[in-house]
Amino acid sequence: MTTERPAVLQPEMPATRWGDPAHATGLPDGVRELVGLVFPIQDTPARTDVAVPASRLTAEHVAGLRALVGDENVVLDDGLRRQRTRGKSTPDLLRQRAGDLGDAPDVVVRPGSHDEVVAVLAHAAEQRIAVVPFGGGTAVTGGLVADATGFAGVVSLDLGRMRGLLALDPVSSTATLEPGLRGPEAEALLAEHGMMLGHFPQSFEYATIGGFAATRSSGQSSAGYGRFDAMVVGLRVATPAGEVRLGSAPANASGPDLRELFLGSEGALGVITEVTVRVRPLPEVKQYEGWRWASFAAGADAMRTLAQADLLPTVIRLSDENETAINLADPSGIGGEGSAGCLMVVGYEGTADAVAAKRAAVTAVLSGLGGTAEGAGPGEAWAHGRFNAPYLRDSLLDVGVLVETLETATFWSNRENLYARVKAALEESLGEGTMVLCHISHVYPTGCSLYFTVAARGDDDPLARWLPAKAAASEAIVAASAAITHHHAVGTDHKPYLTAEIGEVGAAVLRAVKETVDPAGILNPGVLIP
Ligand SMILES: Cc1cc2nc3c(=O)[nH]c(=O)nc-3n(C[C@H](O)[C@H](O)[C@H](O)COP(=O)(O)OP(=O)(O)OC[C@H]3O[C@@H](n4cnc5c(N)ncnc54)[C@H](O)[C@@H]3O)c2cc1C
Repeated sequence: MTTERPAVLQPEMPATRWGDPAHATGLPDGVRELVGLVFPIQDTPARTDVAVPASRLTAEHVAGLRALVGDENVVLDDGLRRQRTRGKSTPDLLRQRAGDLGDAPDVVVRPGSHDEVVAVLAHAAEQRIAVVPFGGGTAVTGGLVADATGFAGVVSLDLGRMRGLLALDPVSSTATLEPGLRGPEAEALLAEHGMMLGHFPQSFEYATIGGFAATRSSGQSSAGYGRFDAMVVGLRVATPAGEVRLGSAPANASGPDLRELFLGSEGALGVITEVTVRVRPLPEVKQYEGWRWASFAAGADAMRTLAQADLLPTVIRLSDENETAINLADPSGIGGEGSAGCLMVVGYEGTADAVAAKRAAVTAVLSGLGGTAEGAGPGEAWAHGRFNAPYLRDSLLDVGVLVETLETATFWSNRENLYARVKAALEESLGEGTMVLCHISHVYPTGCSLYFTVAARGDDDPLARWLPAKAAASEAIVAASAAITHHHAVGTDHKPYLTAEIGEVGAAVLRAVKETVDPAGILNPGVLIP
C-alpha cells in the first residue's frame, strides 16, 4: 500500500499549557469557589516576556543540517524552540510559566524519513551535537531535558513530519506506523480500514506512536487491550551505529527479545522510526458503568479476583475514598449520588455478544464480592471527561494551586503498604491541607499500578514545594520495593532511583548497550542511563 497520512492534524500545544487551546475552558465558577474553600486563590499568569537563549550552534552546524533535511526543516525560530523545551509535567509547566527557558534546544530539526534520521545522527555524532528525539512532547519525567555539557549544542529531533500509516496486514492484524503520528491521527487512519489500536493514555490527544514505544506507555484500556509495549510486534530503529530492525515473527526463541531493549529506551539508544503494532477490529459496542465499594481495599480485592480469573473487562479503574469524594464534588467530574466509599468504572468493548458475555460474568463476580452497581451514569461521565484533567491542571496552576501526579506499581500483597507509605510521604512533605488522591487503573494477575494525584497550596514557589515532595514519594516507593515508574518512564526525574530497582549489574548492562549503539553518547545525554 502507499503511505496514508492523516487528513486532520492535531493543532500545536502552547508552550506553557496542555492541549488544544480551543478545548481549554478555564476554571468553572463553581469549581473556583470550591477550590477557594480549601486553598488560597492567587492569580499567577505565565510570563511570556522572556527571550529564548541564543542558539549555541554555528552557521556551519546549521548549514550541515540543512543540507541533510532541507532548509525549511531546520528551524531556529524562537516560538518553536520555546515549544520544544522540556515536556508537560507540572515542574516543566512551572518552569515555562516562570520564564525559565534554560533547557531550550538550539535548533529544531524535522526529518521526513528513516534515512534522514540516519543522516542527522551521523552528522550529529561527527559534530558532537546532542540529539533529543521529540514526539508529542508530553513527557512527564524529564525525558526531553538533555544534558548539553560537552556538546556543541542540542538538536530537538522533531518527528512530526513522519506521520504515515506505512502498511496494514489485515490477515495478521498488524499495522506499521511512523513515529510522529499522534494518538487520534493513528486511530483515524486505522478506522478507515475498520481497525483500531486501542491505546488511550490520558495524553492521547498529543502523544505519538514513537513516544508510546519509547516510554512503554500504558493506556486507559490496558485491562482489555494491554500496555503499548504488549501491542508492539516490530520496530525499526536508527542508531548512530546503524539500523536495527526487529520483529520478523510474532514470537521467537532467538536469544533475548531485543524489541524489549528498544521499547522504553527513551531516545537514549536510538530513534524509533517505524512501529509495527497488533491492531483489532473497531468495537461494535462500548459500555461503561459504575460500581461502588465500601473501601479501596474491597474494590482492589475485586480487581485482583477478576485479573486472576482471566475475567478483566476492557477498562477497569478504582478511585480511593478521597478521589471518589473529590470527583463527585466536582460538577465537571464523575456524576452520581453521594460520595461515600470508592467508585469503580468498568468498561466493555467488542462485539455485542462478547460484551454481553463478559459483562454477565464480571457482574456476577462483582456482585458476589459485595459491590453495588451504580448503572451507566458514572461510567459514561468518565468516558465523556476522560481527557479533561490536564486542562483542569492548567486552570488550577493559574490560580496558584499546585497539582501533580505520580505513579508506581507493585504486587498485590504489597499494595496497601505502598499506598500508605507514598500517601504519608506526600502529606508530610507538603503539610496541612494537602489532598492526596489515588486510583488503580492498570491491573495484572500479580499486581497493579497506583496513580496518585496531589493538590496543595502553591505559595510563592510551587516548584520549590513540589520537588522535595516528589523526592520523598520516590524514596517511599524505593523503600516499599515498588517500581519507580509503571508507565511514565525514567527520564531524568527517576534516574537517581533506577539503580536501586535494577541493581548495579543491570545499570552496567544499560551503559554497555548505550556504548555499543551510541559510542559518542549524543542521544538524549543524561536521560535514562544511570
Ligand atoms: C496530562 C498527561 C497525561 C498522561 N497520561 C499518560 C497515561 O495515561 N499513560 C502513559 O503511559 N503516559 C501518560 N503520560 C506520559 C506521556 O504522555 C507518555 O510518556 C507518552 O508515551 C509520551 O509520548 P510523546 O510522543 O509525547 O513523547 P515525548 O514526550 O516527545 O518523548 C518522551 C520520551 O521518548 C523519547 N522519544 C519520543 N519519540 C521517540 C522516538 N520516535 N524514538 C526514540 N525516542 C523517542 C523522547 O526523547 C523522550 O525521552 C501523560 C502525560 C501527560 C502530560
